[in-house]
Amino acid sequence: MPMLIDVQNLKKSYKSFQAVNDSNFHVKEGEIFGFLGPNGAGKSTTINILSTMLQPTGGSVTINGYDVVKDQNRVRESIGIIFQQNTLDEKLTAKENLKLHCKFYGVPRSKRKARIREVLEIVDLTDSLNLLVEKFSGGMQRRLEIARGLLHYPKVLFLDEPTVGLDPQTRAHVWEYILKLKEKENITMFLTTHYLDEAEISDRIAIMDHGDIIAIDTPKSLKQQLGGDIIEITTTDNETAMEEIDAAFEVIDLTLKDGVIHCKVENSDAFVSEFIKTLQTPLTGLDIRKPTLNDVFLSFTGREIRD
Ligand SMILES: Nc1ncnc2c1ncn2[C@@H]1O[C@H](COP(=O)(O)OP(=O)(O)OP(=O)(O)O)[C@@H](O)[C@H]1O
Repeated sequence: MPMLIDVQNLKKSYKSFQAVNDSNFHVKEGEIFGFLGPNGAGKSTTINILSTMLQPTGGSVTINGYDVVKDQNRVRESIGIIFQQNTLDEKLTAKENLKLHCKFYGVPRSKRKARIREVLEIVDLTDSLNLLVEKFSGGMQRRLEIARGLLHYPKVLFLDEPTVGLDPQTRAHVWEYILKLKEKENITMFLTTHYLDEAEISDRIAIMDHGDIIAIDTPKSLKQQLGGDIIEITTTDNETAMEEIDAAFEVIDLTLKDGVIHCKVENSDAFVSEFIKTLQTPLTGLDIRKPTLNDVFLSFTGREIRD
């Protein structure tokens, strides 16, 4: 499978501050690559370099085989970017917005009409061609942005928080279209999001912190690496219950958060049957779950993604 993004020993410093240390990763054709990290980790810096908006101070990056420093125009032709904030002109219709983008990207005049029809079909907005964007719902605007990002047939689509600010139903809808794109058009996607449930969609995830890539793998393997099961326990006296657990059981991790004891154990079946028999403090609730991406993120960075 060809490599669409190849990042080698990437470095970026702002004066004496090293924002990206020595990053290495690659993204294969057709992959959805999730790029996560706490605030200030160096994500925007990396994305800005990958999309030719910022010059690196060291290392090399190629997109679709083109160097982001030496071949900027070729790189720009190869990528589409869906920004967090709305960048559509609300006073124009969908068609006018798309036409403007065609001009901007040098889509030949003779091909514009067909391309516009094609991308609007992908995001189910064919009927809204002549509607003013200010009349669009939030979800429709996002979909139009995605359509616009596809007009010049990019090989890689950068999605920077594509569903931020949307209600859950609209978020789900936007994701349907993004997945459709992956299936039908085989577009490679580079995704940043603060919604870890959305990051699950990624084929692979990289976690960046303090300018370093600290983990990179499939969501499943990242969760498996954490190992164990998480038992969430509530009792009438959590402090005492924690002391009891600590004294009587081999646990991997034991924390109290928001009135719930989080107990990580190797094997929940063995633990729970023994735990229920042994605990003196009255139990009010017990829930067993597998590690989530939230747990992965917390374990690697020591922080919640929204801190
Ligand atoms: N132009 C700049 N000059 C100096 N420092 C900068 C500049 N841009 C970013 N930084 C610093 O580099 C580090 C990485 O910033 P960056 O914006 O890449 O992080 P991020 O992971 O995108 O964070 P967020 O999720 O908050 O957007 C931060 O400590 C930031 O303060």
